[in-house]
Amino acid sequence: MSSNSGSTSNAPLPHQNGLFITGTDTGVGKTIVTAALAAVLRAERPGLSKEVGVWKPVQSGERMGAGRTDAERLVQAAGLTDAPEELCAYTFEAPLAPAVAARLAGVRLTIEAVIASAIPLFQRYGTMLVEGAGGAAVPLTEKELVADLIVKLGMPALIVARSGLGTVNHTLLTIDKLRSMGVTIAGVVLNDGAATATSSCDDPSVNGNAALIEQYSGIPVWGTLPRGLPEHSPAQLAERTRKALDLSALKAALPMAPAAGGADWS
Ligand SMILES: Nc1ncnc2c1ncn2[C@@H]1O[C@H](COP(=O)(O)OP(=O)(O)OP(=O)(O)O)[C@@H](O)[C@H]1O
Ligand SMILES: C[C@H](N)[C@@H](CCCCCC(=O)O)NC(=O)O
Ligand SMILES: [Mg+2]
Repeated sequence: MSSNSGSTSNAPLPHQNGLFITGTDTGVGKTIVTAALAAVLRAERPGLSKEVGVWKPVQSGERMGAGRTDAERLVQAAGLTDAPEELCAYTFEAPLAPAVAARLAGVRLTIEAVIASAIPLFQRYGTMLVEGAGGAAVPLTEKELVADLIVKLGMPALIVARSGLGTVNHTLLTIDKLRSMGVTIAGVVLNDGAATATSSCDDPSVNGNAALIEQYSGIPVWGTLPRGLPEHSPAQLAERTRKALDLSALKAALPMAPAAGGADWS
């Protein structure tokens, strides 16, 4: 899919740029990071706001309609015009791994069907940001993990991780798992606002975790997102993300085609 990954895609999707946002765990902030990156990319190219799309292959834990599913949050926080059902064709209410939530709902998920559900989105957009469910080794179907979907899509991965104590181990293990499967890793984003984050005032590790992850993995840490990010304003979310993260690696991972006026990344 992406020319930036070493993997060979065998997915029946149009060839294009893409980034798969995975994490060290559920609740680490993948949705807010995915929305934030989409908001940044779309703000950089306002004339081509349709160029960057978002896909959540399978979501679990909420019912569509009350604004709490990831697809609904992504639409609002990134300022998308798609219907949430277009962003995610598979929604299961049980707060469980997708494979288990689907089984409970009597649905037999296959990775081929999941990928096929994204064909309209991939035809509509030139660049896709894809948010996984939970961490990379979460069961997606009866046979495959989320990491198998990343491999099939052939996209580079971004790892979202907590900023506090414990994140070095979780992040290095996630990097090892993805590398062992041949996935190219574009970077790591640390998040100080993750649901189970410790207070950064009481946690001296937050000052050194990014450097440790870079030292032991060689993967760039783009920065640390602060807590309190807004999910209701794509413009504010984009501005605060630009201030917090070094987005040069994002731009390298997702080279944008020049706009009609000749403008490329600013
Ligand atoms: N930096 C932040 N600022 C404000 N709220 C945040 C931030 N990071 C995470 N949150 C909140 O923490 C909760 C968990 O984050 P989020 O839903 O993005 O995690 P996730 O990794 O996407 O989880 P899942 O595996 O369910 O997809 C959400 O309520 C989210 O709004
Ligand atoms: C229910 C959660 N919110 C999430 C699935 C997390 C599964 C975690 C399984 C595990 O690691 O043990 N669903 C989702 O991202 O749509
Ligand atoms: Mg999420």
